[in-house]
Amino acid sequence: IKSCGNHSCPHPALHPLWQSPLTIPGGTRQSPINIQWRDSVYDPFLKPLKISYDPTTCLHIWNNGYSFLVEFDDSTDKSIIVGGPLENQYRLKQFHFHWGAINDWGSEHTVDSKFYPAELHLVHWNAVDYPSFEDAVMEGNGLAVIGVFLKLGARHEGLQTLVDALPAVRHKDTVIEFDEFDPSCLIPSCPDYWTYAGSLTTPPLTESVTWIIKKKPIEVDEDQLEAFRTLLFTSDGEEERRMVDNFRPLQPLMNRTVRSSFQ
Ligand SMILES: N/C(=N\S(N)(=O)=O)N1CCCC1
Ligand SMILES: [Zn+2]
Repeated sequence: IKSCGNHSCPHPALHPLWQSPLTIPGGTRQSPINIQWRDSVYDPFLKPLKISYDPTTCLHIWNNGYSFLVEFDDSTDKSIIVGGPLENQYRLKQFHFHWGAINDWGSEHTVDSKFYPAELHLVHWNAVDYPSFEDAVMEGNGLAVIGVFLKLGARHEGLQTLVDALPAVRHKDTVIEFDEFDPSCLIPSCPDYWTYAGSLTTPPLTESVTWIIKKKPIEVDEDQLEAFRTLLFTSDGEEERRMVDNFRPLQPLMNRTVRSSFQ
């Protein structure tokens, strides 16, 4: 963790703005966590993750006051993931990001205590066992979230489509139609991932998530990260607060093992 070396600039983990409680009483599988590479255990029985998204299920992009998210029509099994650590298939519901005010931090998970400047979450739910997303959110095997780290590098053409739409959702509770987007363009082709049992990182913080964290980051450029930072936590007409550092502090690993799909 990089200290800013300047006490008047507290580390975002101490940032008063982060509304959700720092810890959940009685929580034993909270997220995010630090992934200590050498403590992760290779599991040869883990399958490759199969991702099949239908771009026509893409509905809209909106600013919910925590992040910006792209939501999908999850009334059919058109956009699903299967395999990996999962017992059955899970339907894509939405994806969103977490990022920092500066490139030194921003991701929710860390790898060997290293922060990335941002992290993508693709949220899926178990429509085989549960009738709705809201029900699945309350169940131990209800959700599966793919985490992808973003690192500073080359411009990402697929992400640019999203970035171009951000000015239209600058304020909280603004939404625009967004269609024909296939989010698999945001997922690295390298099949390697870590997986562990965790939780949502924003309210309701329920312990319902099978996390699948891709080992390889995607590259985005400075302008694209800066575009994220032009968004606002606040609604139109309110005093502007820039949407940055929207990540939850690291949570204790407790009695959990992180498995890897690779040696
Ligand atoms: N916290 C969440 N996702 S995350 N950050 O844990 O992936 N969500 C809250 C409700 C829907 C998804
Ligand atoms: Zn998230």
